[in-house]
Amino acid sequence: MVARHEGRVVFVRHGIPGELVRAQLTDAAPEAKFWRADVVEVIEPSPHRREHVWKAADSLVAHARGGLPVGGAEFGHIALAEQRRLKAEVVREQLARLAGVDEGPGHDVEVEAVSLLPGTDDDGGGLAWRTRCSFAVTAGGRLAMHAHRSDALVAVEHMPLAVPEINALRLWDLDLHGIERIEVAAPASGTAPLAVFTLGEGVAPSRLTEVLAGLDSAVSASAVGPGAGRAPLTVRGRGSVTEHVLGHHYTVTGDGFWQIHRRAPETLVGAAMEALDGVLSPGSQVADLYAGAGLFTAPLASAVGPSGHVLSVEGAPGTSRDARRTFKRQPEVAVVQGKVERVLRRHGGAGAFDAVVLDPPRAGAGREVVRQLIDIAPRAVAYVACDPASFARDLGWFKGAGWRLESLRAFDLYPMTHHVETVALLTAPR
Ligand SMILES: C[S@@+](CC[C@H](N)C(=O)[O-])C[C@H]1O[C@@H](n2cnc3c(N)ncnc32)[C@H](O)[C@@H]1O
Repeated sequence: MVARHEGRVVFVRHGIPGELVRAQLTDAAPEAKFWRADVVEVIEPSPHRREHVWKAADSLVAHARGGLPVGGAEFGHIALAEQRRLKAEVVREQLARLAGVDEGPGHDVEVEAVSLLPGTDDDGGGLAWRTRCSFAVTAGGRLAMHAHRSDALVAVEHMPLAVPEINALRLWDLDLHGIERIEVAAPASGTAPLAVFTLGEGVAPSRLTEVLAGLDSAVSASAVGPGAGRAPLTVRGRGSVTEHVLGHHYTVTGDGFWQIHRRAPETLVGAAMEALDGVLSPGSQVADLYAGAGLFTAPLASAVGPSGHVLSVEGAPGTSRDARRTFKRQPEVAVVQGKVERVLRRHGGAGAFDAVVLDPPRAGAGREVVRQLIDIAPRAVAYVACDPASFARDLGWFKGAGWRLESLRAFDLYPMTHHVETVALLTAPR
């Protein structure tokens, strides 16, 4: 939320537009262009205010106790329908301001709820959707998470945004001395999770054996860190999980990228493939840029068939290795590890692709990649974005070169947070 104080913009977390609140500055360097603050008291509440879904993330409770709320659920005090309305407003505003979209697709966007199970409309009230969680450990060896933009650690127990399989591990019951971080991946299929433990400086991998004694034996475990090497070392069970999406199977190692919401993979694949329907056909040449473990690569390969070709480009070596494993028996797929902008210089001459799936991180694709795609001139780009501002900026550049925004959908794949995911179809000028 945005407030102004003596002409300076103050970004205020844990408020709701229209409320009168008392806020405490959390980031307020005298010369800074803007400050940050947390709501610590609500004087005139919004009708959309509700009891926070997670006490550890409740700013009012945390500040009353002299502490900070954990990050990751900064919309947990807002009724779910209002969260979605606010996110739609943000998407519309960014598109208007940064891409000049003031009618048609994007302008009339609604943020769609995503159910927890296919074929139902039960969205779990915005809870129980995270299949990936990242935890820290307090100096006292307890499970913790970070406060927003802070080194401060807050001990946590039950994490209501996580799928039940993660909470069932009861990591908060473990003595975690010697461990620095834990990344947990719980496959959406409900099969046993994988936990990756980062060991502290000078801690022997044998310390993990003691920790694992308190963890369900079905759970796989890997170790990283000074005592265990940089690539995860499998200590128990498997070093990867298998994800199933619309008939495709993917291998994902514990530290590899995978979409977080349990139904994000099929939701995004469904929307991107629907957008590209009519553009893809057997024999098409396509690119999956910022491909991760190949979520979109697999359905693209099915659509273009053995006579077509999919270039799947991912920067992170471990995640790209996951993709290479998944597609090793598909000659129509080329998995290339490297920065998109560099790979396109080698593989992306004019007309190189009929269609592209573009799914960059929050910073967006950026000017260089957009310029390269404008030169390559595929018929269509399905742009999957997790940040409406960087997407709108990139869209502005495409539009400046005569491209059109044909469709845009937005999905609530991060309930209880301000994040929103969009899938847009852009087409090149003819
Ligand atoms: C939003 S994720 C999407 C991954 C995948 N499409 C999926 O949905 O599972 C963005 C991915 O881009 C990768 N990445 C970030 N910057 C990159 C760059 N400059 N070149 C190539 N990959 C990059 C990240 O490692 C990450 O896997």
